[in-house]
Amino acid sequence: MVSVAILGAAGGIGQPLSLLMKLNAHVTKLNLYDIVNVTGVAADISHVATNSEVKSFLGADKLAQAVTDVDLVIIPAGVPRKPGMTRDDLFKINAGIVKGLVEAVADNSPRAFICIISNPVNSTVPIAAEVLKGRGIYDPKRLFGVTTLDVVRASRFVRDIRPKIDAATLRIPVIGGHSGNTIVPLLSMASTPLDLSETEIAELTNRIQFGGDEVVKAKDGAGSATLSMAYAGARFADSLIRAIKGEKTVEPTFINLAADEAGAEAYRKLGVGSLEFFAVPVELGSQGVARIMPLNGNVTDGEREAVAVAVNALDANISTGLNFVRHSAK
Ligand SMILES: NC(=O)c1ccc[n+]([C@@H]2O[C@H](COP(=O)([O-])OP(=O)(O)OC[C@H]3O[C@@H](n4cnc5c(N)ncnc54)[C@H](O)[C@@H]3O)[C@@H](O)[C@H]2O)c1
Ligand SMILES: O=C(O)C[C@H](O)C(=O)O
Repeated sequence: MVSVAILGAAGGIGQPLSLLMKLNAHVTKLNLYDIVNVTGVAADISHVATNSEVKSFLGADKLAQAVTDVDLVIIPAGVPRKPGMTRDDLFKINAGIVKGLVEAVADNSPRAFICIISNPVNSTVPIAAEVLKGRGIYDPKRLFGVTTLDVVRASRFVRDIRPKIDAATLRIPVIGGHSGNTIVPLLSMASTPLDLSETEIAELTNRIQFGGDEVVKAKDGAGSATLSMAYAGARFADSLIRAIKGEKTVEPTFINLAADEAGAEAYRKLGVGSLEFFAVPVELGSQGVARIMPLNGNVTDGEREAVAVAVNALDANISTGLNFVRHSAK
């Protein structure tokens, strides 16, 4: 029995993500919330022949109900990029949206696991943390920035140059954050040794870091990744749900490293230093973060340099998020 709320369910990500969560056999209740169009989306999805109950919640006055008695909240609400924009350009609008939604979750389902998709993830996750801290209910083990799309892209892009690789099972840890050079794929630690040349590593790393731009450019003003993101979001949610149910699953995700300081140590030594939030491979368990997975081997000099670049940018992104809540609280 797992109750899930999706906030922003009528959007480009929200609709296919809602459908995929309707197909998840562990989900018993699916609350779909948006400020527009969600009534039709929920009616449509509710006809899919699985056992979960779908309910729609339209408009701000239904938000509290939508997030009452839920185990897991997934947040893809907010504006997407257009060509020429960075994810940080979305902060102005999405920061307030995420803050308001997490406040409602905190007040109505304080123990819910929260998965943030809304960009810029590097700042919206710190916003969520600060809101939860303000309510005195922050548990770093239960808040996740969804960076699974970077992991999905890494596997798929490797297959583009190594056609014998199975993209569905190849796992490449992607650490850091979720924008440009804060995304650090550890190609040297792929689940299958890849034997890549220096040029291939440089090209793949760049493609994984800027994969989002490929979609923004191709959509030409109509938004950013939605379908691959729904797939990635559903994959992360499924891993978390299976973990809640007692299985051990592993996913890289952007978390507060305080969730497992002992496990974070290896990453701190790698150059992450005292940074509060960072994407790391996490073993998920019934209480959320069970442990941060160790580095599986020695990182290369190039990967270490990429971490240093990511840490600088992340430091600023994290402060922007934390300060947004601290200043708006005054
Ligand atoms: N984490 C990732 O890897 C990743 C990947 C792709 C997109 N994104 C981000 O996800 C977000 C959504 O993208 P999209 O393509 O689905 O956008 P979209 O515009 O298609 O959908 C967003 C939805 O959010 C809703 N919304 C806006 N304000 C709301 C509020 N206060 N409460 C509830 N719902 C609200 C809108 O009505 C809309 O239905 C963007 O910020 C985008 O950058 C993140
Ligand atoms: O690129 C974007 O703005 C959306 C998302 O973060 C992505 O990586 O596709």
